[in-house]
Order: sequence, then structure tokens, then C-alpha cells
Amino acid sequence: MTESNASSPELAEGDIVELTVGEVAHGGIFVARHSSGRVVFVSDALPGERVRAQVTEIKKRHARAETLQVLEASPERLEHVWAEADVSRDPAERPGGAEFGHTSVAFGRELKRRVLADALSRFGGVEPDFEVVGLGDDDATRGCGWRTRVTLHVDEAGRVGPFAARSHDVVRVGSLPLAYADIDELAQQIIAKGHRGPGRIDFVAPADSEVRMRARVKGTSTRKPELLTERVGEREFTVSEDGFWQVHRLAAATLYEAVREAIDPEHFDAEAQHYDLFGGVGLLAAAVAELAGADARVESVEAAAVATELALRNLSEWSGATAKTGRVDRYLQGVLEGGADALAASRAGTVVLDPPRSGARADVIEPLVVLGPQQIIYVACDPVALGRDTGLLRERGYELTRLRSYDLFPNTHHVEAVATFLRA
Ligand SMILES: C[S@@+](CC[C@H](N)C(=O)[O-])C[C@H]1O[C@@H](n2cnc3c(N)ncnc32)[C@H](O)[C@@H]1O
Repeated sequence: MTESNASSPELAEGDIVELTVGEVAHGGIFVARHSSGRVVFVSDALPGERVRAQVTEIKKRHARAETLQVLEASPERLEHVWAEADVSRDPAERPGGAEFGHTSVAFGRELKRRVLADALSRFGGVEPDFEVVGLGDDDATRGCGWRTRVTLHVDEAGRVGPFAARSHDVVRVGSLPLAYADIDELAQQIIAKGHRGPGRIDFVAPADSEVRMRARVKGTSTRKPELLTERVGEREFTVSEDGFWQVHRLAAATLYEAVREAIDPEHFDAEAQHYDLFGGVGLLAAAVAELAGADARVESVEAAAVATELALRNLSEWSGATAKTGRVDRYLQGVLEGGADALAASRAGTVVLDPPRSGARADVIEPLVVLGPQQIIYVACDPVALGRDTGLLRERGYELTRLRSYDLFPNTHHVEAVATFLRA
């Protein structure tokens, strides 16, 4: 480890450098420029700070570094919400998953707003006015106690804990402040005892019952996943313990409402054929069906067969609601090969699109725009993927007319957006 000479033209891994920190970038990191001219992405910093940081990676065009010491702190800096993730700890021992825990939840939302706005402008060519809305009492709790799903890892030695940030090394922690309190309590008992490994332990706190814990050691699960009940208002959804469900205890209800509000009523034909693509267990299909009424025709499309079966069950009150297992891109190709009546019903419909982090991409956007629904409600968990897909949709005749954003993951860099696109 060497102190880098400020006038040195080159940086090397392990160098310790002083950096003035600039804007936030995607992924919970901040942009700095070293005196050599190289861009350095530094973690655990804030805009405007001066930090001492260690270079961890050198790439062709940039470097990565981790803050070791804050020399001049931002007025937005707070004591880290997770003691073990604080800059005072060795970076190799800091758990990942709370990249914005060293500022307030409100300033974390502002950082996320900047990242989303930049991605939409840069890749999508749009500059909508929006803020990132917080959930429930997250400001009052400093964004603690919201995670109803937590995964811990077990190493060869039987040590249990989260992975260190940007690594697959298990670190020991004395608390999981972002987790639901009951998960934290059970997890601490397991951390203290250790567990057979290597593997992972998944904790789930469903709406209606006690915390479940399920371990996978050397790739083999200790038991079958159970079916759980989750609630959104008065509505119940059956989900598999190991299947997708929103993590924040208020997220499913927030997105359910957000999708209903995002649907432009002037472009909503209740009798048309609607779709919930990447539908999971049918959460957002239910939101569309509730708007369309008792005779709603909505099809949920999802790659995981177990989730499709559960979607059928969760949507059973609407006789016109269906669920299909398949890859969305291939499914859309199939719809395009259907009869003229089916195509006309779909063209009059609304499509909800809720892809994983990688986004919908051209494979899905291309057949979707050929299908040409009246409106597309895009639920996005990755700002850059949304920016790119916005660019594709705009090139092919859709315009972004409304954008809302929600802080479903306080203290992390993740941000959710719900965008309405209308056929121009
Ligand atoms: C972000 S989740 C959304 C689930 C659901 N909309 C919800 O809010 O509960 C994305 C879902 O897409 C599914 N998925 C991922 N890739 C897929 C693909 N190529 N085709 C169909 N489903 C896919 C995943 O299994 C997951 O259930």
C-alpha cells in the first residue's frame, strides 16, 4: 500500500489517494477525478466531500476506490445507520446493502432522484419533473425495519452474515437494522450459533404469520418452500416463500396504487385485452383488473411456472383473467401471430411491464411496439435500464407522459419508477 504522489500520472491498485468528490453515479458510488486525470468511482462518500480513499480496481478508463477517512465532511453526512458499515471500519469488513446509510433517508432520495433524472436524460432524451417519494414512517425510523426478505450467507467455516460490499466474503454483524425486527432477532441467533455451510439462509416475514427461515447448504435446501399469504389492502396474494415478492413491507401496496394512478383513464378501454408482463404472482394484473371491472380481460405473463399457478389463484375473482408461463419476448411474438380480432383487442389495451433489473430491452420492446397497445405502464427498478428502454420506446412512437418514483429501498441506492407511455 503506497501513498500516491498527487503529481503521479498513473494510479495503481492499493494506492491511497486524496479525492474531492463530485456527483453521485448509478450503483451508489460517487464520481471523483484524480490529479492524473483518471475518473475514480468512490464509495461511502458524498458530493462535495474531501476523502482519503484506497484504490481497489483499475480499469481501462476509470478506477474504483473505497473511502478510508473523511477529511472534509458534507453537511448531509450522518453517523451510519448500520454501525458495521461505517467508514471507520476496514472496507473489507463493511457489509453491503446500505450504500446511502451515511446520510438521511431524505438526502438518499435526492441522490436517487439525480441518478434517475440523469439516466432518463442521457439515455431516454427526456427531462420529466419528479421527486422520489418516501414510504410510511421511513423518515422517522431513518429507513430501518422495512425489509421483509433478507438473505445471509454461510462460508466454509460456518460463519453466517451478509457479504461485504462488492465481495463474496461473509462478514459478522451485530445487527441488521434494515430488516424487519423479527427477522433481525432470529438472524442474530443464527449468526451467534453459526450454520453448516457453505450456502445461504433466506428469511421471510410474511404479512400474516411468523418469520420463516430456509437454508440452502451446498446447493440443497433443507425443506420445500412454503406458500405464504401477503396482503395489499383487503386483497390477499398467495406467494411462494422462495418466489418474487416486493421486499419493503409497504412496497406491494404502493406499487398497486401507483400502477392504478399511472393508467391514463382517457386511454383506458375497460373491455380491451390487457397484459401484465413479468407478472410474478399477479400483483399488478390485479391492479389493472380492479380498474377494468368484473369482466376484466388481463393476462399475466411470467417465466416461473410456480408463480403463474399462483397468479391464476390470485386472479380467480376475474373470469377473464389468465396467466401464462413463458419468456415475455417469445410470448409477444406468439401474440403477434394471433388472429386479427385478438390483435385489435390487444391494441386497445394497457400493458404493464415490470422487468427485472436488466430491463425489457429490444427483445421485448420491438414486438411490444408492433403490438401497439394504447398505453404502457413501465414499472422499473433500474434507472439506466428505464432510460435505455425509454429511448427505444420513443424511437418507436411512444411518448413518456407521466413519471413517479418511490423509495422502496431506503438506505440503499435502489430506486423504483412508474412511467406512463402513450402511443403517439
Ligand atoms: C420485478 S419482478 C415483478 C413481479 C411482479 N410484477 C410483482 O410486482 O410482484 C420480475 C418478474 O419477471 C420474471 N421474469 C424475469 N425474466 C423474465 C422473462 N424473460 N420472461 C418472463 N418473466 C421473467 C421474474 O421471475 C419475476 O417474477
